[in-house]
Amino acid sequence: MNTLIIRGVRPYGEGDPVDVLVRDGVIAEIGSPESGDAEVIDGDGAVLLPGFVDLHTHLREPGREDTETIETGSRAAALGGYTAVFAMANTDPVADNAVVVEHVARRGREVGLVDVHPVGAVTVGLKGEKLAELGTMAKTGVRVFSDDGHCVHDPLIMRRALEYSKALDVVVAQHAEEPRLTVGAQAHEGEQASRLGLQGWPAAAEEAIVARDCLLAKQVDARLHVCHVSTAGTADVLKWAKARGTKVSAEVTPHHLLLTDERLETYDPVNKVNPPLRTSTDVEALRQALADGTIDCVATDHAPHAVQDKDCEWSAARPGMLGLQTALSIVVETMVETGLLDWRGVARVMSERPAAIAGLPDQGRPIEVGEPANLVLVDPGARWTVRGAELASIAANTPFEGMELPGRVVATLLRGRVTATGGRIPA
Ligand SMILES: NC(=O)N[C@@H](CC(=O)O)C(=O)O
Ligand SMILES: [Zn+2]
Ligand SMILES: [Zn+2]
Repeated sequence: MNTLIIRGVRPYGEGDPVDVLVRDGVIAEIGSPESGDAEVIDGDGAVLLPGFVDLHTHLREPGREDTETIETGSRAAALGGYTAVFAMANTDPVADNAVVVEHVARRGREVGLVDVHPVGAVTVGLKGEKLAELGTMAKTGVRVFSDDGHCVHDPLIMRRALEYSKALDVVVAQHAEEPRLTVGAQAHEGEQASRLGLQGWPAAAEEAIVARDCLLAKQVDARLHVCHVSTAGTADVLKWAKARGTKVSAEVTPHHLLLTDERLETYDPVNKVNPPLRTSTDVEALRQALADGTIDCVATDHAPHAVQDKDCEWSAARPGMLGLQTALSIVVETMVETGLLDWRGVARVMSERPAAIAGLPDQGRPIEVGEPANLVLVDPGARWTVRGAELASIAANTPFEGMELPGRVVATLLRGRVTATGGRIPA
């Protein structure tokens, strides 16, 4: 029998510190259990939360193992407090068939640091032309389908995908970007883009697709998930759609909760991302929408890129930024320290809601006796300085380089096994 005791932690940051006994991967006792010969983790008053679940991670394997592998991405995830991640399908080859998704799942299990759930592509080769074999992939256990990186822009194909997803009891996650409105787009369409001479990416290109997809999802009574919401207008559309009973959920990234297009001043492509960084009005609306549940959860859109794809002129650089190891701290900075969320709220947006959206039965569970010990310990008082080179990812493209951020992951447990502690992966 494998037992472990976490001493002096505060579940959801509430009440006096308690000890938590974990036996065989399950929470066995909460209070002041006998430790016996159990392995001890000193909680030191840390906040205890359910392990985080990321609905939107790019692990780059297969195809771009020079920037991230399932192993290095899993390490970053564990260090960031995650116990489950969804690996996006825009790999090379694309995860649009059972062979690729099964490879990703198997490799994730071999590494064993975080539950790696492959996302299946909606269309063959992410081309938006022909539906992929959703049923075959669903049979292997795929729960989420997405062409992320590309929008499923053809309304008929999107409608068919939603119909199939309903029959298969899976969810389609849409990268909402009307392609005709974003030809050559480089930055949020607005004053800053004009000043810098960058082609604009209008808010309406996102909002129009979200509105359309909400209408389609309502019509066919399917679930829809909206990736990386970036505008105040999208939050309005979601509020309207939810009020009329649409089964829609949505995520926001940490970077869209903190950064604005003012960062583009330097033309440093580390700030280039899709959808682009928007305005402070959008940032404020996204924070409010996350706090009031209009936006369900935080997802990282962790997007590693090689130096040569980032340290180049703006228009040639690839969009995307790292996120797994900084997500919690950005949420603490933007949502907890501003009083918009308490720790229960953090558990909701980083663990419970994403687990429910993806239909994971053993993640995002309450911290109670008999529940699986997928847990994260957070030191709310700690501050640390982000250094891309020190992150576990192979790539180092963090926009938070040099920033001092609040909140640190002290330890992560996956089914009672320590997958990260003190900023390290146990040997
Ligand atoms: N977010 C990004 O800017 N890039 C993502 C694709 C995506 O999420 O659309 C990537 O794969 O690099
Ligand atoms: Zn995307
Ligand atoms: Zn993405």
